[in-house]
Amino acid sequence: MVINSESSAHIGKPTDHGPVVPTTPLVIFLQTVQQTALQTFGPLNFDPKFYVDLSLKFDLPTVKQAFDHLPRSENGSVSGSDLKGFLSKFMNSAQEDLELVDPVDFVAEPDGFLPTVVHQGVRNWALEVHSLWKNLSRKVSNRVIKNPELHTLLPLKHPVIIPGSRFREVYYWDSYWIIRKMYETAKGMVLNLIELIDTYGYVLNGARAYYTNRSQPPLLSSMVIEVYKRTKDVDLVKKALPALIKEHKFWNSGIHRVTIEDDQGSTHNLSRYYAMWDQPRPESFTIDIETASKLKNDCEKEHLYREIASTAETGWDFSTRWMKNISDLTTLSTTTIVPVDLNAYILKMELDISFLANVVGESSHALYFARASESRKKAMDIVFWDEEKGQWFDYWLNASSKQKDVYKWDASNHNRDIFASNFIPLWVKSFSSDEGTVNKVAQSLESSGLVCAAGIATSLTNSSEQWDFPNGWAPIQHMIVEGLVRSRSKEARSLAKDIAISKCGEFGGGGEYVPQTGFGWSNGVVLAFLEEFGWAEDLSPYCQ
Ligand SMILES: OC[C@H]1O[C@H](O[C@H]2O[C@H](CO)[C@@H](O)[C@H](O)[C@H]2O)[C@H](O)[C@@H](O)[C@@H]1O
Repeated sequence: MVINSESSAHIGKPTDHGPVVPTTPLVIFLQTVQQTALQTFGPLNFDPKFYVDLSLKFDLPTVKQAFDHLPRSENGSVSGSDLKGFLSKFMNSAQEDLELVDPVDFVAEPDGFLPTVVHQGVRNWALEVHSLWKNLSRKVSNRVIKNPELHTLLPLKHPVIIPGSRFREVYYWDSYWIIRKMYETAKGMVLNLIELIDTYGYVLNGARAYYTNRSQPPLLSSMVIEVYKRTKDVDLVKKALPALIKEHKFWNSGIHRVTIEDDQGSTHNLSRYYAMWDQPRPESFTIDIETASKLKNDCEKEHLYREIASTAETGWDFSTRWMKNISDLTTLSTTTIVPVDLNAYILKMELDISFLANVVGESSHALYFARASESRKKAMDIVFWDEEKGQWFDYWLNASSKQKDVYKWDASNHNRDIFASNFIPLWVKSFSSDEGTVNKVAQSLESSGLVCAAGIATSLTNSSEQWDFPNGWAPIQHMIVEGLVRSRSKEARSLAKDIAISKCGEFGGGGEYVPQTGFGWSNGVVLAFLEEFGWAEDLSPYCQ
């Protein structure tokens, strides 16, 4: 449910009147436990998410009463032993909400696994990576299904693959890379995401009660296409289509839609990230309060909290890409940016919906979305593309160029900094089928400084933010490589191979990164490179 909804936001001003999706009483209570825990245990090794992932052993009023009656010192703090006693008596650990389960379609060495690879080191390493799917496979426990009100974990019906580590639940865009294996499991994950759209109107950032106020990069249509191509499951397409159309509407209406007028007076609709939240993120409550503490008033804080949550929606939390002043996180301005990658994903969604509608004979939908994709491609050419640089640049919305709800386009609003996202449109056929564009973009990528020993870097800025990763391995590089390799350009294909091999070799083949973290993204990306493009044998120098 959306309250306080407005059709447009106050761009760039430190006021905030955008929509807010209310959270649950359980999340609010767990935030209080999180704050108390920080006060009691101190900041060393403190993970705020741990506390909002706990579940209750009794109903909320009972647990809350016990918490409120804990002895407190004058400054309100609780002793370590009292808090530990409370947690063990009234809370279950986060791990207990999910059970380890063998994926139904997991086989230790699938038939035809890397058929052309003879090098034993490569095979061993690839099998080790493949085996990680088993460690990351979970099903929601019956306790959550029976008493969902005691858990922040959402009761998804089908087994899931989780990213791993502190990310114990399913995530939207991580699932895209995960899903490119084991198609029975993949179908279940797609059905879970469809159910989220049926319930909330969009796919949530992740399957937790505290993620209901935002989405993540929209890749569900790509997942449906991947599963359909392998299984020819028309029933799945029939279920997915209405959900995808609903999701398309979510990204193309209200706060997510932006209209830009070009030099010729034509208007173009594009999309932006915009979370429906103006408070600290529950999973990072104490951190966000600290970040906002230097701001003057509640109005400015609410504005920052919305920008923080909107940045989480981008999947790139956090990066200088979204900051006005790259050394100050409080200058995050994600809602005033029209992002290249988001619009490339939605363009791909439009092409996918058109294809899927044809599969089930819905020709009017097929035509509508084919036309929508043409309009978006044109909008991206006009708003983002820089012919001289051979890149697509994010576009900053400038409040002074806004009349009614339309922004006048101006080249000076391009963010000309180099990010991996500037090359993401290559992933979409509308761009990768044009050899001239591919050659230009491939050259631009090669000389951009982003291509490193361990693959494509996320940005060139060495900030302390997670997504400014200047040493290679942007998770999204898979899409860029895929775009290059699927093009007709020989040079682009050869660049793609160099990037993939060095990336897998330095990070994966070295045996370090992937097996140590078991992180879903790495598995999916690495195996996709190995299997789809037939490059695994080239990893042999790294796998002695
Ligand atoms: O805990 C803070 C944030 O964590 C998530 O973001 C990061 O992990 C996700 C799971 O792998 C990944 O999808 C995202 O790109 C990462 O930046 C979460 O998505 C955020 O909403 C959350 O605030």
